[in-house]
Amino acid sequence: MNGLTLAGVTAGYRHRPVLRGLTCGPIPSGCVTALVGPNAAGKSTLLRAIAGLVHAQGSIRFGDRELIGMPARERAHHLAFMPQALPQDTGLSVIEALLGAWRAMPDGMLRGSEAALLNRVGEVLDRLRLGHLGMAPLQSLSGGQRQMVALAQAIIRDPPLLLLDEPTSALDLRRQLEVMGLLGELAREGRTVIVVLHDLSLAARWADCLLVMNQGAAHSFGPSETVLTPEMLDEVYGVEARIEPCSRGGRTLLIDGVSERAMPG
Ligand SMILES: Nc1ncnc2c1ncn2[C@@H]1O[C@H](COP(=O)(O)OP(=O)(O)OP(=O)(O)O)[C@@H](O)[C@H]1O
Repeated sequence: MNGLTLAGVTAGYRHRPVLRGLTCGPIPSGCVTALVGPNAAGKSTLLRAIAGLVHAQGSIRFGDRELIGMPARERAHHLAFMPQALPQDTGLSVIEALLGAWRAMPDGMLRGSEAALLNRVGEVLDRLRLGHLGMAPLQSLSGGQRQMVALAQAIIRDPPLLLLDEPTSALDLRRQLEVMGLLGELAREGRTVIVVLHDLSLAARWADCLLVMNQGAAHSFGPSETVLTPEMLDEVYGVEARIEPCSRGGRTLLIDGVSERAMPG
């Protein structure tokens, strides 16, 4: 079982503890888990802690392996992390940026011929409907197109654990649906997919599980139907909302307004 289990995880930055003994899981493989919560709740910090980009204590187990203390080279076999920041303006083409993402990985992962590698790049570009942009310089792309390239960079190595920080924030409506559909497919193929989302309607419609974070801790975790409730939205976000069925199954969120609850600044 390739689920992810977090036990007593603390992490943060110099002089600023963010995660305070966070415990959650197992976050199952084969599912899309949306990581949600207010600004500064610690969502990105949690993904960075799992990815080994900030120092963490406690236990982060993926399957039967402990990730804390695992050398970066070995950890790269297990996971890929897509940060919020979009790929920098460089003269690289989209194809070169994808090859670069692959080549930045530890030597042991550079298996296969150049032709096989280019084949894999083509496969990922097609899966993301980016084939027509392969030769385009990154700097000529729109924000949404660049976000799609960042997603392609994350999935190209096909690791079993995908950590994606707001991968739909710059995308148009159709692209958002396509990306969430793709994440669902990647999960059904056996991967563990954890995706930070601010759009709770998208989370309600597409995520199998929700992990709600608040002030550096796990507020709630479980199937989206049980976790996404008007009570949680009031308590964590300070909004009054209703959750309604949507036309093709799943549920969507209707926000009525801010609630009377006083929220921390
Ligand atoms: N590099 C950093 N150095 C110092 N503090 C940081 C750094 N990155 C984030 N923080 C702080 O850590 C806390 C949690 O930030 P984080 O980015 O994890 O929250 P988040 O839930 O992802 O927020 P958002 O929804 O706004 O993206 C915030 O108080 C933030 O100011």
